[in-house]
Amino acid sequence: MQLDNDRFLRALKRQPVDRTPVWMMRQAGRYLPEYRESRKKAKDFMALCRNPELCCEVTLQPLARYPLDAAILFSDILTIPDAMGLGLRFVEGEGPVFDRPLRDAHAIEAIGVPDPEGELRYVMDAVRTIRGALGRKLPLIGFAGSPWTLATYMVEGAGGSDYANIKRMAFDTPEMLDSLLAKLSASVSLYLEAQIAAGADAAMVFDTWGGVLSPALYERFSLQPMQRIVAHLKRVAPHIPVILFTKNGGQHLERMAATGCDALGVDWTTDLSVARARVGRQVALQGNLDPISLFARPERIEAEVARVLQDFGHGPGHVFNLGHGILPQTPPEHAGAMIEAVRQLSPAYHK
Ligand SMILES: Cc1c2[nH]c(c1CCC(=O)O)Cc1[nH]c(c(CCC(=O)O)c1C)Cc1[nH]c(c(CCC(=O)O)c1C)Cc1[nH]c(c(C)c1CCC(=O)O)C2
Repeated sequence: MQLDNDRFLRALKRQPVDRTPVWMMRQAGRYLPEYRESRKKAKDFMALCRNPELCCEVTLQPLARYPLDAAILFSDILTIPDAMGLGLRFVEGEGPVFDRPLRDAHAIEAIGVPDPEGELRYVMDAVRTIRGALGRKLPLIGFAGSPWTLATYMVEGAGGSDYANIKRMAFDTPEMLDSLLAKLSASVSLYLEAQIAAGADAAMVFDTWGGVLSPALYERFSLQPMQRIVAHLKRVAPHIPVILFTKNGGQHLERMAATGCDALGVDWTTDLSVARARVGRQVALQGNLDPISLFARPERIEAEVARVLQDFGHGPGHVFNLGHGILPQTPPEHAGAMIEAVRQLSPAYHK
């Protein structure tokens, strides 16, 4: 589909653009009062995710406020483990909790690959509803968690841990973890393929916890499963750009780029100039303002935007973003100041 604003898709393919495209991870969320209002209409967070009309309403909220260059599906990475029957709950102040975490071979064997148009149809219905509402205006990003990140939640059962259960599985019974990750790779591959069929224009894999692994364990348990997803998507939807984001994954950028993905998400602990020197001939880069910088006063935010743009430097292949999700305490006007600064300052880098 030809889009009115295709800056984001062009930048992901490292094609020339008039200015740097910008969107924010978690752009639809708790920092927006209108989100908090919509959230009250649903019983809880998962009920919101299961309601395609409310998902669409919430997806469009940041686009009504700011001149963003992409929409992202409103959903969560934990829809897949939920569909696998682990009993997901979001506990106030504690984050996600699973009633039935996976701790043994028996539990892992019992896990199936969910049908994206079956148990997860509500997500595809949300994509179709949002696509219909967006029309040809803007690209829509589909997403999933990386197999390693999903496995972390599924084995630990709750956040705030030191990953002792899943890391012990990696050391003690690595074949067991391989078999769980194989099921998750297959599930994520089919899930993203279905989001693309339903109308997503790009796919992003969130590997939030890959950065807690040693390089050898990262290779086997985080990167290889993501590699299988990229290979699947490149086979079934070769024109759809794929973004891989390992939080704290700066040291793995070369190996991530070698998966054949189109772009890498970079957090603020790696400079974009350094990342570009290492992988810039193969992939685009997305990032990398520290979300906490949005707590500073607008003049400081503008200076930080200028620094990030200058650090990436001239030429195509940059998608401006935060280095991680926007925080709930962020003043919405400060997010606006960041987006405006990208619009004002970036054309100088595309002459
Ligand atoms: C680790 C992770 C999760 N979910 C996600 C990740 C990976 C992202 C990353 O690395 O930043 C991904 C995610 N979660 C959400 C989106 C929506 C799309 C977007 O606007 O970017 C995306 C892309 C909505 C959400 N997902 C969640 C919210 C807040 C829920 C609410 O309204 O209470 C939103 C807007 C809930 C969620 N879901 C998850 C957590 C840890 C939480 C917070 C729990 C809490 O603080 O109580 C799991």
